[in-house]
Amino acid sequence: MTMYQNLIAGEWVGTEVSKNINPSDTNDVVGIYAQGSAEDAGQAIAAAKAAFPAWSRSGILERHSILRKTSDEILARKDELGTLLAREEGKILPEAIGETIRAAQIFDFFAGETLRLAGEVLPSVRPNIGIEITREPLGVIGIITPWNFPIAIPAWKIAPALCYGNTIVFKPADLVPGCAWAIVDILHRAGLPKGVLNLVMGRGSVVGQAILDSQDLAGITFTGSTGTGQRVAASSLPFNRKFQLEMGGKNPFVVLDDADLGVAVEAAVNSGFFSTGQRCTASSRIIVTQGIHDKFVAALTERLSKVNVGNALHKETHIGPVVDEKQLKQDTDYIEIGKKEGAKLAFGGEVLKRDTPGFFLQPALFTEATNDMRISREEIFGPVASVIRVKDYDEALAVANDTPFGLSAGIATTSLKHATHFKRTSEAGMVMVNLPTAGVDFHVPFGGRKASSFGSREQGKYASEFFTVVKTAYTLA
Ligand SMILES: NC(=O)C1=CN([C@@H]2O[C@H](COP(=O)(O)OP(=O)(O)OC[C@H]3O[C@@H](n4cnc5c(N)ncnc54)[C@H](OP(=O)(O)O)[C@@H]3O)[C@@H](O)[C@H]2O)C=CC1
Ligand SMILES: O=C(O)CCC(=O)C(=O)O
Repeated sequence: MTMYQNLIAGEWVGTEVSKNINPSDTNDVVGIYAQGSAEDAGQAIAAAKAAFPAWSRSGILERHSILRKTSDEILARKDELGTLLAREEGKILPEAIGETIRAAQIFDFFAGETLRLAGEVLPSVRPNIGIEITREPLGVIGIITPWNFPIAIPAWKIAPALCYGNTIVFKPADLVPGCAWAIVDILHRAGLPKGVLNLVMGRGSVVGQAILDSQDLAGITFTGSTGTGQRVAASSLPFNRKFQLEMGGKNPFVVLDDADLGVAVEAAVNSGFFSTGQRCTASSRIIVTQGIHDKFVAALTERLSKVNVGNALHKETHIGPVVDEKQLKQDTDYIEIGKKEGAKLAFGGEVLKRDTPGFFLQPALFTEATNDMRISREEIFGPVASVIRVKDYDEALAVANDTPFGLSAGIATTSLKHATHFKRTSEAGMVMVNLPTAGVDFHVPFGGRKASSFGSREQGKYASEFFTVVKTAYTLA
């Protein structure tokens, strides 16, 4: 079997390896990937530092061409890369191909942004002085990504970092090195100079920690758990290092009495259970007003009974496996916690057997949940959601906002008044009306409030906030 190595200073290196296992079929080895060490991370950082002066001054056409070529190749290989993604992460094939297309679109967007770099020229308040405001690249960026979006999240961090002239040390999640390796290989062949993008696959406690401990990074952009995010923050402060964190969610989806039932049920199923609930934008708190509550629960349960859980590559599958055994245990532990807390398990929650050995879990729906239960306050990150019954819109809004997190929030309603009020008063970074809480566009800002996010927004032109630093220059005429 081919061994996929790390890319350090333009060379493929590495001898320590680990197996990438398919969660739909644990007999299927997706590939053999290098396991980097702390020394590898150090060499990668040194290579990125050495490459920074030239890359930060590189021409915008060179950057544009590399990002465009990368987008074109990802798009041309969308079925192959989507299949790799589905095999290593367990997302069903249409979702995996969709995520691959999204990665291509992100590279295309930032290829365009290279040609739109601009500054400002302002008069001074003093006579005969001109002022120029420009954005400069930050330096070496550490990119640490999670397993749940193995191609889109690396794309939305790598593409802007390169677009704005930074160099990179990239550590993908250990569970999903395949897509990470593939996009680094594409970028390398597209013509990136040596050392501009370095890939160090390996464990978070080893490679990730070495990145956190380095004084040579100008910034770290991270997506993953709250605990690791806090380590990124704590490690950055002593070095005065910029950091950007995208962490958990406990996103509310409100269903009002006047909602279109079909729209509400489809959005709730998508938000709570598609992608196996493994999205930080997933909704695991479905807050339903009393007039529609029973009808909604009956329709949602009926809809869930038609959902097929199985191998991510099979055509008839709607929901693939949980990513690994550890995450499956976390999900089933929370199902037990929910039962003990007094919520009613209205549907599912069984670990399922399929014709291949994998981590299959039937979607679990709790009813009679309250917002103070642990299943309503802590991120589960699996196909587990709870219905919380409320009196009216005002109570729904209060419950929706009563959470330590603030990533996304949704509402199903036909009332313009309530939709408008919810958009204005929701304490979330992204608000959806009659749409699932998950599934976002690639060209607009992504991020949340409270414990969900820290720092400036990712994606779209807002990404320049993190990946650049502003300079104000005064010239005597
Ligand atoms: N908001 C989101 O998008 C995500 C949230 N989560 C939440 O986090 C929980 C745990 O998932 P998990 O994958 O373990 O999340 P982590 O936060 O542990 O992993 C995210 C990334 O950080 C790396 N990492 C881990 N430890 C360190 C460290 N000490 N220093 C630097 N980097 C480190 C990981 O490496 P490695 O993979 O090698 O451990 C991975 O690349 C999930 O159950 C879910 O609740 C998880 C993924 C995404
Ligand atoms: O909802 C989406 O499409 C993006 C979700 C995401 O980025 C995440 O779960 O990390």
